[in-house]
Amino acid sequence: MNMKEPVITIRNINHYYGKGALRKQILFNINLEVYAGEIVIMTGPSGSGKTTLLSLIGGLRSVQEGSLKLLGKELFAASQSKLVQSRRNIGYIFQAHNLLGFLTARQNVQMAVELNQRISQSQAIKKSEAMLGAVGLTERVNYYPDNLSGGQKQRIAIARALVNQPPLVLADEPTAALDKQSGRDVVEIMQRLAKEQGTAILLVTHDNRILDIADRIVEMEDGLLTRDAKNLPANNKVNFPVSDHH
Ligand SMILES: Nc1ncnc2c1ncn2[C@@H]1O[C@H](COP(=O)(O)OP(=O)(O)OP(=O)(O)O)[C@@H](O)[C@H]1O
Repeated sequence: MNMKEPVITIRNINHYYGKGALRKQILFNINLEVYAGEIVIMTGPSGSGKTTLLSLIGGLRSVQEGSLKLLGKELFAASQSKLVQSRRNIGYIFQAHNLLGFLTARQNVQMAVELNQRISQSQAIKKSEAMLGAVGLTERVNYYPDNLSGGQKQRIAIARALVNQPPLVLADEPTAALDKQSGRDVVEIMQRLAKEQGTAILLVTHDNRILDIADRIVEMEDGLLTRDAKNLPANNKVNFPVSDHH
């Protein structure tokens, strides 16, 4: 990949749900670029189309109109196997951590390593434990998710998403289920690891307490991207309007 080439390049994306008379346009002429190492936060009211856009970028849904390139590879009209391939470049973090309850913290992370890489089991274990260490869970590697707090579970999810050093992480409301302090810890860990690994992060959130970790903030409204702006440091920031209706 050309270093200057964005991780995500979106041109004139439209998207529709439903068929015939029920067909409804959800996304309107979306254009967006996200570069390596950049943290982009997407905000906007409920139903404005954020999750739909995230699922297109994640290769979880087919692109209907327009161009969407991930690492220079076109996803429009891509085959299912191309989409699956493309997903290997992405770490996913969801609102609910989606950990497997019958696996320990280490096994949850290890599974992601073994699905993605041909390495020996002992190396996979080492790698998983190192990653759990990086999110502050060295003492908890052998715990089951049920015995951990919400913030700790979300930190395992971060370790799992980042353990293969993907060029892109997609996060959908990662702090929604967390209290203020755990939410803060979780995004700061994401921010630190992203900067260390050069990972781009696209994070959808309603949580206006975490906006400051973004390099850029984009806003979605009624299926349109209505704002795409550099996030200024706190001391010369104009008040950014954030919808809190969810
Ligand atoms: N599978 C689907 N079939 C039909 N309509 C859908 C489908 N998924 C979402 N929609 C509709 O598309 C619109 C956009 O939904 P989307 O989930 O992308 O919004 P969102 O901004 O992520 O909302 P939220 O913040 O509540 O998660 C909504 O009006 C929703 O009802």
